[in-house]
Amino acid sequence: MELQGKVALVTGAVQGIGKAIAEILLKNGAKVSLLDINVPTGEVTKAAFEQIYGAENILFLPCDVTSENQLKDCFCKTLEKFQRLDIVCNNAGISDRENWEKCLSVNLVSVIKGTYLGIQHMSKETGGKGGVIVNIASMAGLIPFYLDPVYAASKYGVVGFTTSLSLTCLEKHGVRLQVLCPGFVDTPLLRGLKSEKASEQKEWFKKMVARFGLQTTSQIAEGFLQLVMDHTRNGSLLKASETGKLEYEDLPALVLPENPKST
Ligand SMILES: NC(=O)C1=CN([C@@H]2O[C@H](COP(=O)(O)OP(=O)(O)OC[C@H]3O[C@@H](n4cnc5c(N)ncnc54)[C@H](O)[C@@H]3O)[C@@H](O)[C@H]2O)C=CC1
Ligand SMILES: CCCCC/C=C\C=C\C(=O)C/C=C\C/C=C\CCCC(=O)O
Repeated sequence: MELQGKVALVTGAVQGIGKAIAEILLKNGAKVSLLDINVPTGEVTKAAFEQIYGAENILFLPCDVTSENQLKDCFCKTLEKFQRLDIVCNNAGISDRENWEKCLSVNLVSVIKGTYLGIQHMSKETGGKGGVIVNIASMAGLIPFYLDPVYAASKYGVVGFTTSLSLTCLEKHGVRLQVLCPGFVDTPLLRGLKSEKASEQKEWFKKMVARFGLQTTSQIAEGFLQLVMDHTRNGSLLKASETGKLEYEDLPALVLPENPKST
């Protein structure tokens, strides 16, 4: 997929992994809608991006992805400003062990809603041009994660939802669905955890980081770009490997009914 002139919507886009993804899209000539609940940081990121990539290519939309109305409204505003939509990245995510339902709501329910909205607006069945959706999961969606079982459940959910829907979505809507599973990435999310935790957990983190490596946001953004650009791939899962690089996980080939009816 050539990115020049394409339009992308990224959630959780004003810091960390989402910001790096937004930036790699802008660098490659796309226009980007940045959705985020954090308005002060959003204003700073927006201003910085505008200086480099031009205000006409950027839209910052304050948005709590757990509000279906706000999320819907952001898709509409993106289409109003840029007149098209080609790429969606459902990236916003949190860890919140005190409020596990919020964790599921942000990390899984909103990703599902963002995926359906992306399909709705890009579907060839309803006059769209097709496109690609990349959902951000985690290695904690592939390997049991004792520190936060609900976080892991949300990420296993993102992997299961995205790969399952990808089996029918491309043929029906012309929309590819991909999933990216980073390991440990140096972002405010991880830095907060490392600084707060008791020494036993710090030790565990150290061991796990030694095993999975500490990735940079730019490495994750490169992986994201690969998933977007390679139009031969659909339903791919790109994950952190023990070499520190990203690698594709081959999922078992599944047999589909002849005329799959699900969306
Ligand atoms: N940092 C890491 O080690 C890893 C992170 N991930 C995943 O990558 C994604 C991004 O994480 P990071 O960049 O590390 O986190 P981060 O905390 O640095 O950035 C997350 C962004 O999402 C936004 N956000 C949070 N709740 C939101 C809501 N309700 N509505 C809209 N925006 C909201 C935040 O304001 C923030 O800008 C998450 O889904 C996370 O689970 C996956 C694997 C590893
Ligand atoms: C042994 C398996 C490790 C697999 C997971 C590898 C990396 C995953 C990183 C993330 O997704 C983000 C990192 C941490 C945030 C999630 C939860 C930690 C909660 C810790 C706590 O509150 O005590």
